[in-house]
Amino acid sequence: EGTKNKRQWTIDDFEIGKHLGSGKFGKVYLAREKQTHFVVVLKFMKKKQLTECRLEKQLRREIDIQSHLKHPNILRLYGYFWDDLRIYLILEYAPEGDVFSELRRCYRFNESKAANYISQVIQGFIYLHSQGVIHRDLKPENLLNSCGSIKIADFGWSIHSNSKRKTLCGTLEYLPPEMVRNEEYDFRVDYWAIGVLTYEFLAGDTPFESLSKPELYKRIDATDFQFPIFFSNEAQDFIRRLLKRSPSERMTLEMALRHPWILRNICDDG
Ligand SMILES: O=C(O)Cn1ncc2ncnc(NCCc3cnc(NC(=O)Nc4cccc(Cl)c4)s3)c21
Repeated sequence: EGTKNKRQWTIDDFEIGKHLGSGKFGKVYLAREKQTHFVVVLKFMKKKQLTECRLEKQLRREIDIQSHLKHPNILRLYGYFWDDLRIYLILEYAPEGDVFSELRRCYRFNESKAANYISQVIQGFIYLHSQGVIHRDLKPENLLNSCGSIKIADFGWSIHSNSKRKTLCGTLEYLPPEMVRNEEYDFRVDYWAIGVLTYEFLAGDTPFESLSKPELYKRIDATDFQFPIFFSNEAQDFIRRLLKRSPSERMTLEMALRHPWILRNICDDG
């Protein structure tokens, strides 16, 4: 069908509300579109900074991919616009904010909350993979909570790039062995990342936490991790089947959705 006549938005179309977050690449504000009173999040990014760090390509890729994705567990990118100083992203608002802050506030999630969140993340990834999208840099900083619905957002290099996470290695903790070894990788890096995410939700720390990058890489490559004693056997089995060194041995997302740990914890009132 013909391209929809997407109108050119300008900053004057919006009333700017409270400041939600900020970091290296930009500031995030609550905003309301003046005509419809539709509430959105506007991310302001300085063009100069993006060009200096040669991020235009990555931002364009994100916009091209994200603006076509429509799924309850993927944060909507409604559009974007620019003026001579800045580029603006028009994003879906997730009132409960990012899951990283939520996890740090309550230190770790109980098994039913973790399974509920992981089941939603898996549904989002099944959709992403069906759209040919991989490697979304999954970590709690890139998950937002909207009234209990988990939204995967590809933050690119923005406000969450280890601006909150205290560990030395920041975002490297989610890398799978094939990426640590700089080998070819495919969508099954996301299976590994879901294993790491599940462990972090239940333990409060990542499974390969290390004091140095070389040690982290060694532990990842050797899949050297232990479970805290309070992990249920089902949770351990679920994580073990995802944290397999060889991508082809990792259980698929469809199998993960049917794993006893998920089924046992999903109360059927959704
Ligand atoms: O907790 C918070 O973050 C604040 N907060 N609270 C509620 C809430 N609801 C929605 N969104 C929020 N924040 C914006 C989330 C983003 C989504 N997508 C992005 N993409 C991006 O930044 N791309 C990008 C930037 C710079 C360079 C490059 Cl290459 C790519 S940022 C919200």
